[in-house]
Amino acid sequence: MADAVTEAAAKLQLSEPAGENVTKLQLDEETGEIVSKGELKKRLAKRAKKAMKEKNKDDKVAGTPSDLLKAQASATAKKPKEKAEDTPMDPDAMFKQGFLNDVYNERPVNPVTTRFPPEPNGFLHIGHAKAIAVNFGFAKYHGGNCYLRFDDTNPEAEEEIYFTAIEEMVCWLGFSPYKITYSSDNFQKLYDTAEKLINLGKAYVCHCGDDEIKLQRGGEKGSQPRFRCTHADRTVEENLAEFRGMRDGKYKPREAFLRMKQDITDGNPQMWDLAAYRVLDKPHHRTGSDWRIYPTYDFTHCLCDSFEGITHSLCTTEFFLSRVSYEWLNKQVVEYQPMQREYGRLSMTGTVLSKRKLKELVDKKFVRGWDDPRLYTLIAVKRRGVPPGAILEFVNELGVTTSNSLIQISRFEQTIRRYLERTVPRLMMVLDPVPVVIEDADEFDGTSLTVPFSPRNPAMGEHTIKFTKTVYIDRSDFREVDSKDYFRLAPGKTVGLLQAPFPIKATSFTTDEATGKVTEIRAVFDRETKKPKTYIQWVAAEGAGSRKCEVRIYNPLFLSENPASAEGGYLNDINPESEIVYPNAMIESGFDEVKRRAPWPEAAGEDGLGKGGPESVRFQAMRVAYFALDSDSTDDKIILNRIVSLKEDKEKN
Ligand SMILES: Nc1ncnc2c1ncn2[C@@H]1O[C@H](COP(=O)(O)OP(=O)(O)OP(=O)(O)O)[C@@H](O)[C@H]1O
Ligand SMILES: NC(=O)CC[C@H](N)C(=O)O
Repeated sequence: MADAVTEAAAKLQLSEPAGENVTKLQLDEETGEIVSKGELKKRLAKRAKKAMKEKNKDDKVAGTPSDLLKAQASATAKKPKEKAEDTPMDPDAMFKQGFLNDVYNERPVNPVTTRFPPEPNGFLHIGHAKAIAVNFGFAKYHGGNCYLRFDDTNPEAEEEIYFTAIEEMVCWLGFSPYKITYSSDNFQKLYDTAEKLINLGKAYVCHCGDDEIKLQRGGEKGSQPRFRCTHADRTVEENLAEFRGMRDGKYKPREAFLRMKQDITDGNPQMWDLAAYRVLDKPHHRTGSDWRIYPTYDFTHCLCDSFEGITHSLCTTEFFLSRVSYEWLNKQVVEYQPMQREYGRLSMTGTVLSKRKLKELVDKKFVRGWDDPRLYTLIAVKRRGVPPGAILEFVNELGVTTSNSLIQISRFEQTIRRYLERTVPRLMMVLDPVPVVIEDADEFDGTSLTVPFSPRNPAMGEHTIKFTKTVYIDRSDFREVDSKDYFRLAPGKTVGLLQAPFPIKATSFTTDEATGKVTEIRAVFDRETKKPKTYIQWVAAEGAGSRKCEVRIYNPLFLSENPASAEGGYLNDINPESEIVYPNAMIESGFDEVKRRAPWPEAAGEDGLGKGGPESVRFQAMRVAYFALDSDSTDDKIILNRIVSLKEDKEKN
């Protein structure tokens, strides 16, 4: 954990303490420690037997509190370093080239009108973020509009709570629906269109059961010749009467359904006289018991696309074969012809996204709820603190093609990490605090230190923290017995405290008799050592504005990359360390300002000061990880979620 030192923390010179020597902190990639440049140089030289070229800066250690402040100021004023990853990729890249550009060029109309058509039968997941980015983004890029259309034609599966949750996620990702519509708004129009299809001799009421239909479609493995049932021979009048009978309650579910008369001999199963309407004995959440019959997806979607003037109907590749029936039906009954094109789905390995599995995890209390930060529903990803902009960047980076993307969680986290590195402030926090009494620090007790929120981005501003004679460091940064290869605090050993006037040297420590754990460390300033090998973070005493907090460290929920096929099933694959709670962590006083100034960063879906939820209070805890405030927090209790570690999965102890 404490060794979860990151590239980020090292690159960022917020870690620069007042003195000159500490302006040269670097990440030792091999050990994960933040060490001085000199130390790193030595280590690299030793390891690689090569001298490293490094520029030596020779600042002086500030001796008094006021020198300290000056040194802080000059450190803040330093020119920020340019790094390749500072530059985000063009957010419109996915529309400018490749598949989506080709789709536009097939129909280069103005205005572009798209739709995002979720069925309100569950919470959206990370895959849907791609669908949102594609549909809303495509319209936005071309100066057009995107509908949020609830595809609510199956009252058996749909529930009210999902409508609000879905709309919230679209807005959180920074998009504004042109209009919010419901397929059910068109129930009458769809019904009339079905009668029109019957009148054209292109639909018939059928009473066959599943087995009969299977036989008609070629039987097992399609080995038999395909054929139509006798119901297909009904006259238009008969069909109209039967269809109205279906509508008026003559039939129970499964006793009759309206089939489109397509081409049973076609090679495409989507043309084998698909169902258009079925009887369902369930009131609809919007139309109540007005209807006993409901249109199918195959009947509804293409027609609603036409009614809404959709120019590009973008959906995932499993609908590729449906394109034929989509075009067939529209051609029979409507004037305006929308165009369907299909892109690859986005899926994640190492997790489960199916509603049934997620429900089981929630019901059996393996997780805190549908928004548990270990899940990949969008409400969960949001609660964890992942910024909406990072999700869009992720989709954009992957690009859009006709291939499905199966992505590892670590790849997603890499994008989040890069995004956070350039957009959130830095603070000091310790997960498992141990007090260090610096015996000769009286003159500095209560001194204010001005610290930049980001050494690379002065626009983030700065804040003030207090230095106190007793500071808290992380338990893992102290060893009772020193060793040569250990570079943090130990009896007789010196370590740098980020931002502090001098390094400290441990002189003694006490332990708890019952547990054997260290209860207090005593130390003195080491005014001689100008260049300590390593710097660690610390937090001032509570009276100086530091706060206690609960920290929840999240690791993957599953042990394997493919939990669904794990031995004994996915519930058997749960990682016992997927959530580690530190109940007594401490955070520096700068947290209050970070909270007040949230959202970090300001983004379309969280625009305006204070408009984001608790999860928009994001920061990097130096040498620890990136964190966000959890929705369980109260005014009195700070609860923080780890969004991502500072480095990819290389935490060491
Ligand atoms: N994994 C995914 N990647 C990209 N787009 C997706 C993904 N899952 C669904 N979509 C798209 O999102 C839109 C709304 O999806 P809807 O909720 O109806 O989908 P679904 O396929 O039922 O999702 P689920 O994965 O929950 O079963 C559709 O256009 C669908 O193609
Ligand atoms: N054409 C589409 O995008 C499909 C949307 C539809 N709600 C579904 O079942 O996934």
